Amino acid sequence: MAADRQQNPRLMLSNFLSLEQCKELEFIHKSCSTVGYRPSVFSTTLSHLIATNSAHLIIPLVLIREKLKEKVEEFFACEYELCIEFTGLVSWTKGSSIGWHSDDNRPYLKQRDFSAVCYLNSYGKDFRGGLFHFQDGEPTTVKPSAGDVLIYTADNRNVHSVDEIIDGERLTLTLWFSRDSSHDEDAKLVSRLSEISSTGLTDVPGSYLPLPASSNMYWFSPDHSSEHDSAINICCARIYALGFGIYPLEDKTNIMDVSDLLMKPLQLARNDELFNQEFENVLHALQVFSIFFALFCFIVRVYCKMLEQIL
Ligand SMILES: O=C(O)CCC(=O)C(=O)O
Ligand SMILES: [Fe+2]
Repeated sequence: MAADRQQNPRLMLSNFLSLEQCKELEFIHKSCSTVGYRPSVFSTTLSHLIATNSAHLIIPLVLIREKLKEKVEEFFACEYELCIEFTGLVSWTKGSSIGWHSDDNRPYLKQRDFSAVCYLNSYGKDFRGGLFHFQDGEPTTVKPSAGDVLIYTADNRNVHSVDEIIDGERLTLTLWFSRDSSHDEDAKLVSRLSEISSTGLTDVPGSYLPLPASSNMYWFSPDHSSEHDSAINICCARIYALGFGIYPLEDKTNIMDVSDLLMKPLQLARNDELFNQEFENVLHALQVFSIFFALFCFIVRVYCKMLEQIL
């Protein structure tokens, strides 16, 4: 679909990402996300991955970003190369929504020229609500479907909104592109990565383990976590949702408070059985368990396919 290019420059592409790519990005988000820029929204930015010692998880995003940038440059017939201003995995949970806006609608967002939203899961299957609407022009409504991407200019020719999520979790990969190279996200990421490698941290035993984000990367700081448990506690919530209990190494009888959980070594338990494996912190535990669950689901899928062929 290519809408009126002058009045409402936008493009919808089906199956831009494979379902495997969507799943891989979902896994990264589930194991690393932190509280996002609005209540009930969780995000995984590339700087967050670097700050939490999980820069290796940027790799699957590299090719996807390049392919998207090429599409945007081609569709908008850009004479000069664009830069990527922001990349984020964003999930919207029950109650979140966004009213009519354009993506450059604040003075500090004026560098944004183009937006791309890749849908990583599907309306009706993974969540209810969360339809995307354009205020003018066609299409008026977009039903998110895993693998599809929506590309549009960030200015007021593409004012849009997202309906409230009624149920489930709506997951996207969102990118903004700029003509202004001083807003190049990659330049900032590369300098952050080189700072880390020049400090020699990578030689310290255990330095490859994921770290929790610093307090100022959270919507609510750990100091205020008791008032906002659900906001700060996304990693713990995901571990509980997988059916595990969390126990500090130092005192196994006490459930730690949230700021301790983010920083201190711990063990996991299931059905009153405490596992020997020790984790550096809750983010480390979540990443390891997410990998196991992803592998387990993969093996079950392969096994079911084999059974289908035999029977
Ligand atoms: O997720 C979407 O469909 C659009 C999100 C959006 O409008 C935004 O983040 O500015
Ligand atoms: Fe938007």
